[in-house]
Amino acid sequence: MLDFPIMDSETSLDSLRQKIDQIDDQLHDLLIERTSLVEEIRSRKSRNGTPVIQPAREAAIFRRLAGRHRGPFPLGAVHRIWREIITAITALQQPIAVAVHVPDDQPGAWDAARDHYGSQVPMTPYSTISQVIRAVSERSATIGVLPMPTEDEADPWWRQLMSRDAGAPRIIGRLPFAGRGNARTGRDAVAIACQAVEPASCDRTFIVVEVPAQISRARLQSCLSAAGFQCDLLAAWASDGLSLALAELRGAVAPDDARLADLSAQLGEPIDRLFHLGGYAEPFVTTPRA
Ligand SMILES: O=C(O)C(=O)C[C@]1(C(=O)O)C=C[C@@H](O)C=C1
Repeated sequence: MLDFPIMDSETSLDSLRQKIDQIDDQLHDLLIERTSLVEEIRSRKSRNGTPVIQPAREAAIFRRLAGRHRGPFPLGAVHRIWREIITAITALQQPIAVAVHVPDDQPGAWDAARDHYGSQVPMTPYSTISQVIRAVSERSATIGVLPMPTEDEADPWWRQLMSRDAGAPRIIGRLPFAGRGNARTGRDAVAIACQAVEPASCDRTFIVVEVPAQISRARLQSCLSAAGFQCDLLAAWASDGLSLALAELRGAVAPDDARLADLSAQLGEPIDRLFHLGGYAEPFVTTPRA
C-alpha cells in the first residue's frame, strides 16, 4: 500500500500527480507480474489438454472483482480493462483472431465483440453468418461472434453447428457480458470456437434434438419441463420430414444427464439425434433481447 500524507486543500496539483504516478507504477508492475505467470499457465494447460480460452474462469474473475468493487470508478470500465488484460494473456498463449457477423443494420455486433475481445487482436467483419462459421471451422479465426439464436428463424445458423466432430465449433460464451456501455444497437451475441466445452462450466446449455414431425412448440416445452429442464429459448425448424428443436436450458447438461432419457420418454420415442452445441456463463448484466 502506498503511504500518503493526509491530503488537504493545500496539497498541490503537482503532488497529487506524483501520487498518481506512483499508483500507475504499481498498477503497471502488477500487470507485468500477472503476465509473468502466463508461460506456466500455458504449459500446464497444454500438458492437461485444457483449452486456452476459459470463458467460465473469465466470468468468475469478473464476478469476484465486482463483488469487492467499491468507490465511484465505473464497474463497466473495470470490466473493459480486465477484458483487455484477459485477451492479451490469452493471445500470449495462442494466436487469437476474431470473426464477427456484422450485418448493416446491427453495427453494435462489432462494438460488443471489440469490447469483449479488446482492441489488440485481429478482428474481421463478415456480412454472412456462414462466412463466420467457415472462418472458425477452417481455423482462420479462433473465435466467431454470431447473433443469439431467436425462436422463429427460417434458416437458423445453429443447424450448422450440429456435428459430432470433437473439433467442430461450439458455443462458448455470450456477449455482452457486463452491459452494452456505449456500443451501438445490436442483438446479444454468442461466441463460438473449436474447443471442447466442459458442461459443468455452463450456466446455460444449448442442445439440438431431432423431434417427431408436427410436434407443437407447446408440447415440446411441456416435454422439456416434465423431464426436469427449465428452458429459456425454444427454436424449431423443419424441412423435408426432418424436425429439429434448439433448446437453451438452465444450468449444465452433461451428455449422460438422466433428464435426457426422461425427455426421450416424454417425447414418446428415442432421441436418435441429440447434439450439444455448448453453452455460456451467464452474463453479469443481462441485456434485454432484441
Ligand atoms: O486461467 C487461465 O487459464 C488463464 O489462461 C488466465 C486468464 C487470465 O488472464 O486470467 C486468461 C485466459 C483464460 O481464458 C482465463 C484466464
